Amino acid sequence: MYDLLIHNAAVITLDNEEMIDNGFVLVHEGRFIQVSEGPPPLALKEKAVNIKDAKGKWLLSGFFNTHCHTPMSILRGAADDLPLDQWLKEEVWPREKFLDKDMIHAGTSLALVEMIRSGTVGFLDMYHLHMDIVAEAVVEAGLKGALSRGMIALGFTPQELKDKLNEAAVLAKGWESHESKRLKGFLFPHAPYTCTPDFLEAVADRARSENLPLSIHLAETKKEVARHEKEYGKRPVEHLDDLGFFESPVLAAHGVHVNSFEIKLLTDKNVSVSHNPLSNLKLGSGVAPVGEMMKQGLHLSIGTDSVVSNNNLDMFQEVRTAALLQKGFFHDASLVTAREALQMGTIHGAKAAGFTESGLIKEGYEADFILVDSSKPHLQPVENRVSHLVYSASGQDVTDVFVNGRAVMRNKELITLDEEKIVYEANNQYRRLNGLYRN
Ligand SMILES: CSC[C@H]1O[C@@H](n2cnc3c(O)ncnc32)[C@H](O)[C@@H]1O
Ligand SMILES: [Zn+2]
Repeated sequence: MYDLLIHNAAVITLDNEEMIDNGFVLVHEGRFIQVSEGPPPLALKEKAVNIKDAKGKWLLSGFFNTHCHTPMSILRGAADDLPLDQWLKEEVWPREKFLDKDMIHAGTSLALVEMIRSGTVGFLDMYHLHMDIVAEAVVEAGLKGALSRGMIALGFTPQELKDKLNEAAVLAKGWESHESKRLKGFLFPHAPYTCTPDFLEAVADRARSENLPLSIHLAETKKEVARHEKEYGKRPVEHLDDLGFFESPVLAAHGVHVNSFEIKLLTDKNVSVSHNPLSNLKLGSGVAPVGEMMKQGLHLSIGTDSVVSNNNLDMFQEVRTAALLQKGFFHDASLVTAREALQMGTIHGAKAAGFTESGLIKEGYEADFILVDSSKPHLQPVENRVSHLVYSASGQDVTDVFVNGRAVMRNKELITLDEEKIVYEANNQYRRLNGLYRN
């Protein structure tokens, strides 16, 4: 017997030019075991425990969001129209001081509902508070999470920093071996401007000895790079390289202010970059040189950052912005094609977040995929599917989401989470937080 058969779907494979106009996928024990054209043979149908007719639907890989902070969804709309340093120091950090377990749970759950509804199957998440609660929520939601307890080093004693790093490493290793097999662990020092060189070196050493990947906010604003040059006499990329940071697999978030030399260095060191275009636009940080990164062969994926700088987690919008922004900013419409943008949001994202057996609709790969309703007027004429997915579709067009072959949303109905309760609780906890913050 087989777990699941989905037939009558237009399958968008993305790893090559192939497109299956009418095809089926057969899933067993969490993986695709067949991806084929045409109606499935009767013998196969008889052996499938669950059968879904996907007539009028597009089947493609779900999104992997490679940079976010899910608990911050509790703060949506709390800090708009400010540059990064003011945003952090005057609005975000003062509120984060009051976040407790219930608020973290409420914010994370809200984020997970939003992610599922808009077709995200996995993500890389970092926060400095209660990441154990985030992990539990991810497991309950049925999604995939590459998780990290974020670390800021300023204002802590050497012993406190040792303990922080130890805690972060123990958590990360625990997630790596979690029974769900849907969690990964990262070490994530917040940024070169909030972590001392000694601490960054200690984190890099620990990553190497524990075989853990790293992530970090890198070269997000011009001001940050200038301040770094003044303080250390070098730019942040070179600084991290000198500290041995790139000796482990690294996913750098943002990479807005990097020059050609730095792009080459990052490429040579196999660093991948999470491009977060909407957050960069909203905070006025700038536009990452994605066209040049692609030309040099740097591995790129796409992230939303938190909803406080976005203000949503819809990867359709993020992928579209990634494709449009380069064209407009660099006056070159050939930069970042629709296919390349969609690949960054799916296949490349899965790899960057460490889910190396996901991201493709292919036999042997983990069955992490979505169905999109292709009958909507804004998706007609129906033929140019990749173009429509990038330039016309939105998260609201997603009808079904599967992770390891298990439905987490079916015909727009959430299976794993209680949306009504989560929305109620998010508002409730936001009011509590506001009460504490204002007093
Ligand atoms: C110490 S982990 C979490 C820490 O990061 C802050 N944060 C969220 N988004 C960004 C960003 O784009 N750049 C820098 N820092 C960011 C978040 O508020 C937490 O304090
Ligand atoms: Zn961030």
